[in-house]
Amino acid sequence: MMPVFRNLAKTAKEVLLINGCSCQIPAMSIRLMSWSPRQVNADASFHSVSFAESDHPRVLITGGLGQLGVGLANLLRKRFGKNNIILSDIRKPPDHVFHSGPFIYSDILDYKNLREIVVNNRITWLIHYSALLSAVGEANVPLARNVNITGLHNILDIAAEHNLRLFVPSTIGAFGSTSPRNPTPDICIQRPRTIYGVSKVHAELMGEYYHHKYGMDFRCLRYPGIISADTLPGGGTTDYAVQIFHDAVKTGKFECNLKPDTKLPMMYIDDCLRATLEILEAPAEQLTMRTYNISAMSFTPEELVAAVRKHLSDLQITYKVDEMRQAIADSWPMEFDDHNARKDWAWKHEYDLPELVFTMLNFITTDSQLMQSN
Ligand SMILES: NC(=O)c1ccc[n+]([C@@H]2O[C@H](COP(=O)([O-])OP(=O)(O)OC[C@H]3O[C@@H](n4cnc5c(N)ncnc54)[C@H](O)[C@@H]3O)[C@@H](O)[C@H]2O)c1
Ligand SMILES: C[C@@H](O)[C@H](N)C(=O)O
Repeated sequence: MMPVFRNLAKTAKEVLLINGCSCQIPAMSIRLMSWSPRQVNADASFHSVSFAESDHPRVLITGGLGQLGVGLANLLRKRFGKNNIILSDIRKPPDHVFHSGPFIYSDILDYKNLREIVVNNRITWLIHYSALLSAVGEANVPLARNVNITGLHNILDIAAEHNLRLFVPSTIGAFGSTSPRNPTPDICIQRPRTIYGVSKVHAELMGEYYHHKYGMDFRCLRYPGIISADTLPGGGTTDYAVQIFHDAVKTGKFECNLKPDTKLPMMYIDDCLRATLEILEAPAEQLTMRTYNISAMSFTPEELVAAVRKHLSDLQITYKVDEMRQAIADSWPMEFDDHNARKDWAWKHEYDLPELVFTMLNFITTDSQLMQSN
């Protein structure tokens, strides 16, 4: 019998005994009980990894058409097989994504739809990428609250109900101006003033709560600003550090929306996705925490410009500060302390600033040359 139901059976039996009834609880009646984690019993205990050790996980990625999801699906498909990784979103996938492996419509605000997907596809791991990022979140707080908080509740309930291993990314944006910023440790005061940050602190705490109370296998990494060449960011404060490469190659000019000395933690996408796979595969006994900072580099716009100019010396920069993004950036970590990730599960970044700049320019230049020759 599954652990949840075993506990419910135990509790039901205890209730009946308290009421003076010593009759046996038939297993069938318990299995048929309509159970929802929304009414979870305090004794309930969840255990992850319902697949045999030799089997591959069956993975659902929500919000998979954003900056990070397609790359993660590609990485996981190489590791676990194409058909074991299902990408989902509420948007229409481009042809190359649709033809690269399973894709399904999934709105995280629709609990029944989520449950149907998890059941029909025998999902064992859930990677929850759907979110509104920091800048778009501030522009539409009700939607951000709905997607980032109500949506997360659906995800937690689905993961609990079906014993899933659950990965939810957090962010440097989960800290605020009262957090230590240089460096920011894993455990410190977290009082963000964006709906994005508030929803991510909520996700960290709810996931950890479900882990400690029910044994849910919740895993979480706080990502820095992620930089990728083939996918565009979805409306965050760190977006400038992606856009600069495209503009530098295509026009030789870039208008930056943050002040030249705004220092933020950043990471190349390959490191971010590898870290995600590594934490997902880490043996549970190695994890002394359930939410880890991960770090690779920190830089300011002027430092990034200097690194790009080593390859494109004519790059012209102007600054037109976006007050909202600047205020957010000024409250975020400058350096991220990730020593716990390095100690517990041997996290190690591969890309520093020169390597990042070389890789991004190489990718975008080759890409635009290919486009021109076609
Ligand atoms: N990209 C970064 O720099 C960064 C940094 C830190 C953390 N993260 C986190 O990583 C995750 C993925 O980030 P990303 O950059 O790919 O985000 P993104 O904004 O590019 O993509 C988010 C996706 O969520 C989808 N979505 C929105 N509402 C939905 C709904 N109701 N149901 C299902 N899907 C919905 C969108 O269609 C979009 O494709 C997010 O949780 C984000 O907070 C990203
Ligand atoms: C940092 C991260 O969470 C995202 N790129 C943002 O700026 O909102």
